[in-house]
Amino acid sequence: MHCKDQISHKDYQRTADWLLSQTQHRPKVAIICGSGLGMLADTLQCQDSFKYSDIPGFPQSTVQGHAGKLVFGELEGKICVCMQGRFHMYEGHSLCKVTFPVRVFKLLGVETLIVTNAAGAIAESYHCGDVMIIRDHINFPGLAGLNPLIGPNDDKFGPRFPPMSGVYDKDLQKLAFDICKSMGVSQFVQEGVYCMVGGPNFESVAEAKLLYKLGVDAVGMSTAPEVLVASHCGMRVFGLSLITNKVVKSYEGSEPTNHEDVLAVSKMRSEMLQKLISGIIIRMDINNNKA
Ligand SMILES: O=P(O)(O)O[C@H]1O[C@H](CO)[C@@H](O)[C@H]1O
Ligand code: HPA
Repeated sequence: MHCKDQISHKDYQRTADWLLSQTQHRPKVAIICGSGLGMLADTLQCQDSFKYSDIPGFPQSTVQGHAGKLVFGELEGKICVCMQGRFHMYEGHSLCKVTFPVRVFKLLGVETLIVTNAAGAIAESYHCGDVMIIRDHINFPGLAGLNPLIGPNDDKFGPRFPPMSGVYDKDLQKLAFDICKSMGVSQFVQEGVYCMVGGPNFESVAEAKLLYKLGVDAVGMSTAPEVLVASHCGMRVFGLSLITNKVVKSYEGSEPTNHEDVLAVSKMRSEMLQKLISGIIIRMDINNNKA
């Protein structure tokens, strides 16, 4: 299926030019914050912040826990831009709208994308409050033909047939592990496969059992489209899932999942995630990375 919103290179450029005219910051790193994780932006110094509703061409956030602000700022000399709130397919946005900011970031000069999300645990060994470093993903909507790259390819961004093996940067994964170790939080850290489903409903028991059999470790309703588009245009990608709930895999006696619990766990772990992500951004140079 072709993306229902036609977005041209000029549209992305127009938004990028507007932002460049409104802030002196020239970010190399972009962070997309998951449900309840928007406080990551608070770490940035010398902030310039814009409501999505004031940015030409930007979609609007409608989900509780997604503030709808784009924050530019500095972290020990590293210039960043942070999305406090992302866009989801289940809100009714087309996938090119969901991923619109990523291409705008590319035109701003961003080289590294960090994505965070709230996700449900499929893996038996995961607990609420664990942090999963994303090693790979399964893009369920993509496998069924819902993909932001469908339609005429814009060669200025990337190739028609982009590879998706090795999309999550290994050096940044290792750096994240090292930082967790030095923070003394290794016991909460997992590494695994994130699966995107369409939402907005949480999984049925049979769906949860299916995901388990497929080797999924954590499930959510976001992230894969942004990662696809970032990788297509040559960005380095790092992703973290905060495990906010155990997905119900049994018909006997489990509490159903709800968004309020998701937000409560996000709040509980927000400080740790803030420290981890700022540590990654600050130490990128030490590891001879690009940003
Ligand atoms: O993926 P993020 O935006 O973190 O949010 C997750 O939390 C919401 C469900 O509680 C869904 O939007 C799901 O995708
Ligand atoms: O259990 C879940 N399923 C899908 N998306 C989610 N986002 C947070 N938790 C979940």
